[in-house]
Amino acid sequence: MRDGGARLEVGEPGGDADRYGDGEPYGSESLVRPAADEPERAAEAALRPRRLEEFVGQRVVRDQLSLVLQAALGRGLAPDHVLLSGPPGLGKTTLAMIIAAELGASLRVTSGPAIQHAGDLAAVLSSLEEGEVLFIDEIHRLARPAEELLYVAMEDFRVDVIVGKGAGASAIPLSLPPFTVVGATTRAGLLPAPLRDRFGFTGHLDFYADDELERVLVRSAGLLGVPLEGTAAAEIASRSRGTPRIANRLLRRVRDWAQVRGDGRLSLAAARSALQVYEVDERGLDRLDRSVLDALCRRFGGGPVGLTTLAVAVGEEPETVETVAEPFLVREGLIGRTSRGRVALPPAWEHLGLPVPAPSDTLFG
Ligand SMILES: Nc1ncnc2c1ncn2[C@@H]1O[C@H](COP(=O)(O)OP(=O)(O)OP(=O)(O)O)[C@@H](O)[C@H]1O
Repeated sequence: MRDGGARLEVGEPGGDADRYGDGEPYGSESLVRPAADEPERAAEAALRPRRLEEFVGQRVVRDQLSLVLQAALGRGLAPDHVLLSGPPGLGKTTLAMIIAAELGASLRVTSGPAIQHAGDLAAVLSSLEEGEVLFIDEIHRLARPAEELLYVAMEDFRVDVIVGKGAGASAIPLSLPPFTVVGATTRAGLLPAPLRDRFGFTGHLDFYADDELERVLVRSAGLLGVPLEGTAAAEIASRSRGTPRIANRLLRRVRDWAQVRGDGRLSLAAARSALQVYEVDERGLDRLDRSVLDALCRRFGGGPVGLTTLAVAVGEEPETVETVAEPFLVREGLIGRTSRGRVALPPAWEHLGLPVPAPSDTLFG
């Protein structure tokens, strides 16, 4: 097999500033969103674990994946297709790169929004070499015709190339060498069953515990060559919303603060001062989270309110509110999702320093 280096084909995941094709680039002011610009992506890439043994946490998925990969290597065949699901920043892209590295295969990278037409995907598939890993980020955003082409390619290692137009068009089957698709999605529920069923292994990544994030931070501080004190690592971890991407990002901001306003040491005091500057509170909520809570409580009396209305109220895309802010707010017990919309739960009012309304005034009672 080849060198294991990543080869980029149809754009890096996150390579387009407008990641979701909705005309709304992720704001660079937020510390919790996917990397929006080149320096940020480069900073992230520098901290990525390269091998499974360096990948912190997610013990169950790591063990299962390790079996899948070892078995495939033992048989000398490409492993089953792998689907990785979970909120942003938990390591799906990192795992895709690790899968290729562990297999000694090269990696092709694309994403659902980057594939506008089935023909785009056919071109990528027909250029795959034996054993390559094709990473499709945001696979739930593939257009329907591309999805259908992908089922067949994944199952039968074949693409049908359409020649001609209209009544005279004919499909010429083109067989493909064995390869492995690694799909990543923040919304596994949106994947149509036929596509989901083509994946032989599905790993769901969960939020990380604070002690796991501390390990991520210690590793990253080592790579960055900065002196991170244990108490500061614990403080940053506790504000990182269970997400390594956020932990690494906060670490870099604390490093900036320590360099410019401190004595270079990443102490507890430096961590607290830096995170105050960046408006990340003790619970790890940032400005977007607090706007969502604020809108829910102050403007909509605690809800229920629909996602779209809530998103308009905070000046964001519904998808951003749903995938970036909500999973954490729900997990923290600050908001709830009901069939009639989002509701603020008592801790949300408390967090904003507002009196908790009597149960009869809201729907959460
Ligand atoms: N288990 C882990 N151990 C150490 N670092 C990690 C781990 N998981 C993620 N990271 C770090 O977090 C950052 C974000 O990870 P990654 O890009 O893989 O997330 P993702 O789930 O693909 O996010 P998205 O869905 O937004 O693409 C990377 O820089 C990586 O270094």
